[in-house]
Amino acid sequence: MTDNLIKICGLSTEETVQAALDAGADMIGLVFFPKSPRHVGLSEACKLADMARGKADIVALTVNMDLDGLSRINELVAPDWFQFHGSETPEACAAAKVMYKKKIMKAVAISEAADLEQAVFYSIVCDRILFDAKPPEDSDVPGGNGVSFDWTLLKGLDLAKPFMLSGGLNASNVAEAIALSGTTAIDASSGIEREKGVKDSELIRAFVATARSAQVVSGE
Ligand SMILES: O=C(O)c1ccccc1N[C@@H]1O[C@H](COP(=O)(O)O)[C@@H](O)[C@H]1O
Repeated sequence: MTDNLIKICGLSTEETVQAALDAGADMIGLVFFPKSPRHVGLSEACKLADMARGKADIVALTVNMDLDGLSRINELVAPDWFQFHGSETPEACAAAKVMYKKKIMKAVAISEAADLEQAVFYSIVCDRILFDAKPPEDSDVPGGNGVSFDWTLLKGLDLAKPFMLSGGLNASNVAEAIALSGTTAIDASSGIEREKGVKDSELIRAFVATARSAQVVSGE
Protein backbone atom coordinates (compact mmCIF):
# COMPACT_ATOMS: atom_id res chain seq x y z
CA MET A 1 0.00 0.00 0.00
CA THR A 2 1.11 3.55 -0.71
CA ASP A 3 -0.03 6.98 0.37
CA ASN A 4 -0.67 7.97 -3.25
CA LEU A 5 -3.29 10.73 -3.47
CA ILE A 6 -6.32 9.56 -5.44
CA LYS A 7 -9.07 11.80 -6.77
CA ILE A 8 -12.22 10.42 -8.35
CA CYS A 9 -13.90 13.14 -10.36
CA GLY A 10 -17.29 13.68 -11.96
CA LEU A 11 -19.36 11.73 -9.46
CA SER A 12 -23.08 12.37 -9.70
CA THR A 13 -24.87 9.58 -7.80
CA GLU A 14 -24.97 8.42 -4.18
CA GLU A 15 -24.02 4.88 -5.22
CA THR A 16 -20.81 5.94 -6.94
CA VAL A 17 -19.84 8.43 -4.21
CA GLN A 18 -20.21 5.55 -1.74
CA ALA A 19 -18.13 3.30 -4.00
CA ALA A 20 -15.36 5.91 -4.16
CA LEU A 21 -15.41 6.36 -0.37
CA ASP A 22 -15.47 2.61 0.31
CA ALA A 23 -12.57 2.12 -2.09
CA GLY A 24 -10.54 4.72 -0.17
CA ALA A 25 -10.46 7.70 -2.54
CA ASP A 26 -8.87 10.77 -0.94
CA MET A 27 -10.75 13.38 -2.98
CA ILE A 28 -14.09 13.34 -4.76
CA GLY A 29 -14.86 15.81 -7.52
CA LEU A 30 -18.25 17.32 -8.36
CA VAL A 31 -18.57 19.02 -11.75
CA PHE A 32 -20.48 22.32 -11.95
CA PHE A 33 -20.42 22.89 -15.70
CA PRO A 34 -23.70 22.49 -17.59
CA LYS A 35 -21.99 21.44 -20.83
CA SER A 36 -20.47 18.42 -19.07
CA PRO A 37 -22.29 15.05 -19.00
CA ARG A 38 -21.16 14.95 -15.34
CA HIS A 39 -22.74 18.25 -14.30
CA VAL A 40 -24.56 18.19 -10.96
CA GLY A 41 -27.11 20.72 -9.75
CA LEU A 42 -26.63 22.43 -6.41
CA SER A 43 -29.16 20.45 -4.39
CA GLU A 44 -27.83 17.08 -5.58
CA ALA A 45 -24.27 18.31 -5.00
CA CYS A 46 -25.12 19.23 -1.40
CA LYS A 47 -26.35 15.67 -0.75
CA LEU A 48 -23.29 14.09 -2.34
CA ALA A 49 -20.91 16.43 -0.53
CA ASP A 50 -22.55 15.67 2.82
CA MET A 51 -21.97 11.95 2.23
CA ALA A 52 -18.26 12.57 1.70
CA ARG A 53 -17.63 15.29 4.28
CA GLY A 54 -14.91 14.27 6.73
CA LYS A 55 -14.16 11.09 4.77
CA ALA A 56 -12.64 12.54 1.59
CA ASP A 57 -11.90 16.06 0.43
CA ILE A 58 -14.71 17.58 -1.64
CA VAL A 59 -13.57 19.28 -4.84
CA ALA A 60 -15.89 21.66 -6.71
CA LEU A 61 -14.86 21.74 -10.38
CA THR A 62 -15.83 24.88 -12.29
CA VAL A 63 -14.94 26.40 -15.66
CA ASN A 64 -14.66 30.20 -15.83
CA MET A 65 -17.55 30.54 -13.39
CA ASP A 66 -18.59 34.02 -12.26
CA LEU A 67 -18.36 35.13 -8.64
CA ASP A 68 -22.09 34.70 -7.98
CA GLY A 69 -21.88 31.05 -9.00
CA LEU A 70 -18.72 30.39 -7.02
CA SER A 71 -20.21 32.07 -3.95
CA ARG A 72 -23.33 29.89 -4.13
CA ILE A 73 -21.26 26.71 -4.37
CA ASN A 74 -19.06 27.89 -1.53
CA GLU A 75 -21.99 28.64 0.76
CA LEU A 76 -24.23 25.69 -0.07
CA VAL A 77 -21.83 22.85 -0.91
CA ALA A 78 -18.92 24.01 1.29
CA PRO A 79 -16.19 22.26 -0.72
CA ASP A 80 -12.67 21.80 0.60
CA TRP A 81 -11.25 22.74 -2.80
CA PHE A 82 -12.15 24.64 -5.93
CA GLN A 83 -10.72 23.12 -9.11
CA PHE A 84 -10.58 25.77 -11.84
CA HIS A 85 -10.53 24.04 -15.22
CA GLY A 86 -10.91 27.02 -17.56
CA SER A 87 -8.84 30.06 -18.44
CA GLU A 88 -8.93 31.57 -14.93
CA THR A 89 -5.87 33.79 -14.44
CA PRO A 90 -3.41 33.45 -11.55
CA GLU A 91 -4.91 36.70 -10.18
CA ALA A 92 -8.43 35.23 -10.25
CA CYS A 93 -7.18 32.08 -8.49
CA ALA A 94 -5.49 34.18 -5.81
CA ALA A 95 -8.62 36.31 -5.32
CA ALA A 96 -10.84 33.21 -4.98
CA LYS A 97 -8.48 31.72 -2.42
CA VAL A 98 -8.71 34.87 -0.26
CA MET A 99 -12.46 35.33 -0.78
CA TYR A 100 -13.58 31.74 -0.11
CA LYS A 101 -10.75 30.58 2.16
CA LYS A 102 -10.65 27.29 0.27
CA LYS A 103 -7.78 25.44 -1.35
CA ILE A 104 -7.42 26.09 -5.07
CA MET A 105 -6.31 23.58 -7.71
CA LYS A 106 -5.71 24.98 -11.19
CA ALA A 107 -5.83 22.77 -14.26
CA VAL A 108 -3.05 23.36 -16.77
CA ALA A 109 -3.40 21.79 -20.23
CA ILE A 110 -0.31 20.04 -21.57
CA SER A 111 0.81 18.69 -24.91
CA GLU A 112 4.52 19.57 -24.91
CA ALA A 113 7.25 20.68 -22.51
CA ALA A 114 6.73 24.41 -23.23
CA ASP A 115 3.20 24.15 -21.80
CA LEU A 116 4.67 23.49 -18.35
CA GLU A 117 5.87 27.10 -18.07
CA GLN A 118 2.45 28.53 -17.22
CA ALA A 119 2.27 26.18 -14.23
CA VAL A 120 5.07 28.14 -12.56
CA PHE A 121 2.87 31.23 -12.18
CA TYR A 122 -0.14 29.26 -10.95
CA SER A 123 1.97 27.32 -8.47
CA ILE A 124 2.83 30.56 -6.66
CA VAL A 125 -0.81 31.33 -5.81
CA CYS A 126 -2.61 27.96 -5.94
CA ASP A 127 -2.38 25.01 -3.57
CA ARG A 128 -1.98 22.38 -6.27
CA ILE A 129 -1.61 22.19 -10.05
CA LEU A 130 -3.61 19.61 -12.02
CA PHE A 131 -1.98 18.63 -15.29
CA ASP A 132 -4.45 17.49 -17.93
CA ALA A 133 -4.14 16.85 -21.67
CA LYS A 134 -5.24 19.57 -24.09
CA PRO A 135 -8.81 18.83 -25.23
CA PRO A 136 -9.44 17.60 -28.78
CA GLU A 137 -10.37 20.47 -31.14
CA ASP A 138 -13.93 19.23 -31.55
CA SER A 139 -14.60 18.92 -27.80
CA ASP A 140 -17.12 21.21 -26.03
CA VAL A 141 -15.45 20.67 -22.68
CA PRO A 142 -11.92 21.50 -21.51
CA GLY A 143 -11.59 18.27 -19.51
CA GLY A 144 -13.12 14.86 -18.99
CA ASN A 145 -12.16 13.93 -22.54
CA GLY A 146 -10.24 10.73 -21.76
CA VAL A 147 -7.12 12.04 -23.50
CA SER A 148 -3.60 11.48 -22.13
CA PHE A 149 -0.35 13.39 -22.67
CA ASP A 150 3.28 12.27 -22.51
CA TRP A 151 3.61 11.44 -18.79
CA THR A 152 7.42 11.62 -18.90
CA LEU A 153 7.09 15.43 -19.28
CA LEU A 154 6.38 15.60 -15.53
CA LYS A 155 9.36 13.50 -14.43
CA GLY A 156 11.58 15.58 -12.14
CA LEU A 157 9.37 18.68 -12.42
CA ASP A 158 10.00 21.04 -9.51
CA LEU A 159 7.21 23.53 -8.73
CA ALA A 160 6.46 25.71 -5.72
CA LYS A 161 3.41 23.54 -4.97
CA PRO A 162 2.47 19.88 -5.42
CA PHE A 163 0.82 18.70 -8.59
CA MET A 164 -1.58 16.01 -9.74
CA LEU A 165 -1.79 14.05 -12.98
CA SER A 166 -5.01 13.60 -14.95
CA GLY A 167 -6.13 12.87 -18.49
CA GLY A 168 -7.29 9.51 -19.76
CA LEU A 169 -6.31 7.54 -16.67
CA ASN A 170 -7.91 4.16 -15.96
CA ALA A 171 -7.11 0.98 -14.05
CA SER A 172 -5.08 -0.38 -16.98
CA ASN A 173 -2.71 2.57 -17.38
CA VAL A 174 -2.51 4.28 -13.98
CA ALA A 175 0.44 2.21 -12.72
CA GLU A 176 2.46 3.09 -15.83
CA ALA A 177 1.38 6.75 -15.54
CA ILE A 178 2.65 6.91 -11.94
CA ALA A 179 5.87 5.11 -12.82
CA LEU A 180 6.66 7.28 -15.85
CA SER A 181 5.56 10.66 -14.45
CA GLY A 182 6.98 10.23 -10.96
CA THR A 183 3.69 11.70 -9.73
CA THR A 184 1.86 9.97 -6.90
CA ALA A 185 -1.23 12.20 -7.06
CA ILE A 186 -3.67 11.12 -9.74
CA ASP A 187 -7.19 11.92 -10.92
CA ALA A 188 -9.62 10.00 -13.13
CA SER A 189 -13.04 10.64 -14.58
CA SER A 190 -14.02 9.16 -17.95
CA GLY A 191 -11.75 6.11 -17.49
CA ILE A 192 -14.00 4.84 -14.70
CA GLU A 193 -17.26 5.13 -16.64
CA ARG A 194 -19.30 2.42 -18.36
CA GLU A 195 -20.63 5.03 -20.79
CA LYS A 196 -20.05 8.75 -21.19
CA GLY A 197 -20.95 10.48 -17.91
CA VAL A 198 -22.03 7.25 -16.15
CA LYS A 199 -19.59 6.15 -13.44
CA ASP A 200 -19.23 2.45 -12.68
CA SER A 201 -18.66 1.34 -9.07
CA GLU A 202 -16.62 -1.69 -10.10
CA LEU A 203 -14.34 0.42 -12.33
CA ILE A 204 -13.91 2.90 -9.46
CA ARG A 205 -12.88 0.09 -7.09
CA ALA A 206 -10.42 -1.35 -9.61
CA PHE A 207 -8.91 2.08 -10.32
CA VAL A 208 -8.42 2.98 -6.65
CA ALA A 209 -6.96 -0.43 -5.80
CA THR A 210 -4.44 -0.26 -8.66
CA ALA A 211 -3.57 3.39 -8.02
CA ARG A 212 -3.14 2.71 -4.30
CA SER A 213 -0.50 0.05 -4.87
CA ALA A 214 1.35 1.66 -7.81
CA GLN A 215 4.90 2.85 -7.17
CA VAL A 216 7.07 5.55 -8.69
CA VAL A 217 10.11 4.07 -10.45
CA SER A 218 13.16 5.66 -8.83
CA GLY A 219 16.63 6.24 -10.22
CA GLU A 220 15.60 7.26 -13.72
O1 LIG B 1 -15.33 15.73 -16.34
C1 LIG B 1 -15.77 16.66 -17.01
O2 LIG B 1 -16.83 16.56 -17.65
C2 LIG B 1 -15.01 17.95 -17.07
C3 LIG B 1 -15.63 19.05 -17.64
C4 LIG B 1 -14.96 20.25 -17.71
C5 LIG B 1 -13.68 20.37 -17.21
C6 LIG B 1 -13.05 19.28 -16.64
C7 LIG B 1 -13.69 18.06 -16.56
N1 LIG B 1 -13.09 16.94 -16.02
C8 LIG B 1 -11.75 16.84 -15.54
O3 LIG B 1 -10.84 16.58 -16.60
C9 LIG B 1 -9.75 15.81 -16.11
C10 LIG B 1 -9.46 14.64 -17.02
O4 LIG B 1 -10.58 13.84 -17.17
P1 LIG B 1 -10.49 12.37 -17.85
O5 LIG B 1 -9.99 11.45 -16.76
O6 LIG B 1 -9.56 12.47 -19.00
O7 LIG B 1 -11.87 12.04 -18.25
C11 LIG B 1 -10.12 15.39 -14.71
O8 LIG B 1 -9.49 16.26 -13.81
C12 LIG B 1 -11.57 15.66 -14.61
O9 LIG B 1 -11.83 16.02 -13.33
